[in-house]
Amino acid sequence: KVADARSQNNTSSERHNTAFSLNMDANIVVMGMESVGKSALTVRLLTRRFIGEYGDIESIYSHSFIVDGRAVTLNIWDSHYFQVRWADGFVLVYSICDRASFNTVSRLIQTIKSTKDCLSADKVPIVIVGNKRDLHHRRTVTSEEGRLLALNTDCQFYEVSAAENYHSVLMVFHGLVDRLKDAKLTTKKPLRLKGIVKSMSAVFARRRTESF
Ligand SMILES: Nc1nc2c(ncn2[C@@H]2O[C@H](COP(=O)(O)OP(=O)(O)OP(=O)(O)O)[C@@H](O)[C@H]2O)c(=O)[nH]1
Repeated sequence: KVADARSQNNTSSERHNTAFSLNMDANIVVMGMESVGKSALTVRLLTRRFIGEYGDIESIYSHSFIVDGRAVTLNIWDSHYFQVRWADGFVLVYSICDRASFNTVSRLIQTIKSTKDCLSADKVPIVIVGNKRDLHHRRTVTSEEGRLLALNTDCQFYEVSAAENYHSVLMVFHGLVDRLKDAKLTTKKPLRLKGIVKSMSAVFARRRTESF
């Protein structure tokens, strides 16, 4: 899934990026098994909307906001693929209705920690997200299991519903920013991915076209 909120308003976004460059600029990867809601979470953060179906395009978004008075720019890659070296922080998503997706998150944590510099492995900013909380009647992974995994791996944990709630999704990314603060990310890294970046509006345009 490819999209980039920056290209919706390049001029203002570039101005923002420059203004924010002395604050925090971090690369974030949203990873997890198929259909757990990675795009739903990302689009919810960016647009406050849940659009239901998200297609199958690789996605990179750039999003700026203020956390505790600090300007933060997150380059967010919603990805099927393993983007460990590019990333400063990780949002690992599973569905509370899908145990295999929970096991995948557990394995991803081990792989990320072993791939990142071993000196800082314990401090890699990782947030675990149990999504689809609204489907609690179909739950197969308990909240306690999520919390325990986070405790054992020194990660943060949230249960959310991208379908129902913007605020809890916002908390996920704020939680990650808290973790990133320790990493002192003040230097802006170039994305070098312009070739695959498209406008966020393309996601909605495609949906409109499909509905005719
Ligand atoms: N009920 C419910 N459905 C959700 C939620 N989040 C996502 N979905 C649905 O789950 C399906 C998959 O969502 P996506 O956001 O495309 O999942 P993804 O992880 O990006 O999927 P891939 O791109 O295939 O890896 C869609 O039908 C969404 O509408 C949620 O919080 N609750």
